[in-house]
Amino acid sequence: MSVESFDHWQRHGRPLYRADQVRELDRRTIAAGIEGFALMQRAAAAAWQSLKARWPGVRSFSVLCGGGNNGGDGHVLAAMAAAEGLAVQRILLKPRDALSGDAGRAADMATAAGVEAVPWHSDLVLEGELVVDALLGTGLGGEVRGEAREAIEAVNASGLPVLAIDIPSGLHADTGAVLGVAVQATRTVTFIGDKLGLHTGAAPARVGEVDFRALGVEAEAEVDLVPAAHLLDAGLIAAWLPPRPRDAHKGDVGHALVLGGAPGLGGAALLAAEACARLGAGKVSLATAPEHVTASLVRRPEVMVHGIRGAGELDGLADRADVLVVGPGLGQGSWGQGVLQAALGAERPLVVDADALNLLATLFTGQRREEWVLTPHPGEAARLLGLSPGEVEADRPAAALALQRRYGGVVVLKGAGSLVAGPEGLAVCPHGNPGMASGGMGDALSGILGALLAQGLPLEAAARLGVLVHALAADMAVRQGGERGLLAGDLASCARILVNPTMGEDDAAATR
Ligand SMILES: NC(=O)C1=CN([C@@H]2O[C@H](COP(=O)(O)OP(=O)(O)OC[C@H]3O[C@@H](n4cnc5c(N)ncnc54)[C@H](OP(=O)(O)O)[C@@H]3O)[C@@H](O)[C@H]2O)[C@@H](O)CC1
Ligand SMILES: [K+]
Repeated sequence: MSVESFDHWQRHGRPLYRADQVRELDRRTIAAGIEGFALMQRAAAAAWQSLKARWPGVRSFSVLCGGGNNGGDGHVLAAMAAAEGLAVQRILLKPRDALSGDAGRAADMATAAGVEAVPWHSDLVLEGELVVDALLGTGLGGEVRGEAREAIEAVNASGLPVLAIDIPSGLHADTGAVLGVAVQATRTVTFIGDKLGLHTGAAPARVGEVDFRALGVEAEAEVDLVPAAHLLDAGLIAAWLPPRPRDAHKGDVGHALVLGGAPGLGGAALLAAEACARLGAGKVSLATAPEHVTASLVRRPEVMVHGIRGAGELDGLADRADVLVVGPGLGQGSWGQGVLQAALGAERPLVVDADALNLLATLFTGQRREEWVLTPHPGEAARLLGLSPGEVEADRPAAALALQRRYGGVVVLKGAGSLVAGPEGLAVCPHGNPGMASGGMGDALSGILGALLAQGLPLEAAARLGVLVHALAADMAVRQGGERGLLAGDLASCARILVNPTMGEDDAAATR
């Protein structure tokens, strides 16, 4: 990897493509002189290596082959495994004479290697220690039909580990949505271009480990396609957060003001303020309802807490801050409405979350600005777009991009495979875990984003980095104590370790 591409990787992460773009890469590669069947053999060889790396010592497996080139990969893999003495049960969704082109040639190769073929039928028992899913790849069109559906259900019912070829069958390669039914994979080996649909929506729960194999195509096809997205990479942290100069002053690293905690809703704003302080903002202020002041000061004396009965008591606070975080515990009543109005009037970058988003969808409609980060979960995103949450989840990348087009700035669409949409395009977070399905996680994220903006990161970099650090912090906290019972308040100390990447492991352990 050249220095230039290493730098690109660190800043942007691995490129992700849609199915049509991967087909274009295939086409260019073939046009450049690598035959389609040679590419299929590379894919199968990579899959076979992946299988052996994940399941060393395996002696037998079944492979389900669909009627297209995804099935073709399966036939060639079966031939390779048989040549090394494995017992392979090769199951055909379509008879040999219905196969054409490379898929037909691949099926003949497996037959010539002595791998028997059995036609799919619903009483078939899948044999061997694991299943290879070569039913449907990037050629899937629409809801899964007919026997493919039955076969996918049989794979999932088998209880065997599954290696999915290119993409778990039934998963949409662009959106990560399940088209009726999808294979539950243990590992997915994916070729030529990593796919956006392997990393968001239902995908994180379906794909298992993703093993990306470029098959040497990147260089050969001279990739100049604009990727559909980039996968957020932990290298971003060191790239954007170098060690501070020895003479740093708190005035250099920003002042964030958290606006939230309407009467009766104190915790969320405090969680945001705490995360903001832990992520390195020089100063953190919290403007909250007076009833929350004492508790906030007891918990976090470093935060400057201001009790306000309404926006009229903000008293120039917003003007003294570099960035405002508005929404955690805001409520949608008169307190929250007044505070949001004041925030929208401030000429400061904003992080907008929770009830502030609901108010944007109802009372404060038509707002658009470039200097804000909106952080909706799918329900809030649906309200902001006038869609149902199901419609948002059916195509999360499209929803994130639509929100960014409509509202400007940068949009973080939360949920498994969080997406960041901004002027630079889409980024996807491959980290995080189900322990994050608990109250307050979004508040911690908004505080993290506020801290990064306060420290002077550009809006989109702050959003990408904040989402990454939030998810990695949750993963670190889970390694310490498990998923169930993970609290939003557990994230801040882990996130602190992550944003000090020069800290040695020993130092990090000592702080736990
Ligand atoms: N040279 C290359 O390009 C390389 C490609 N490579 C590999 O090829 C894969 C792409 O292959 P592809 O384009 O042939 O499509 P593929 O995923 O096999 O699907 C087509 C089959 O699915 C079926 N089917 C479709 N929709 C359906 C539905 N809703 N419900 C049910 N069935 C449905 C469709 O049936 P039909 O509609 O024809 O009846 C047909 O049988 C790619 O993912 C990678 O693995 C690698 O080898 C590297 C080189
Ligand atoms: K597949």
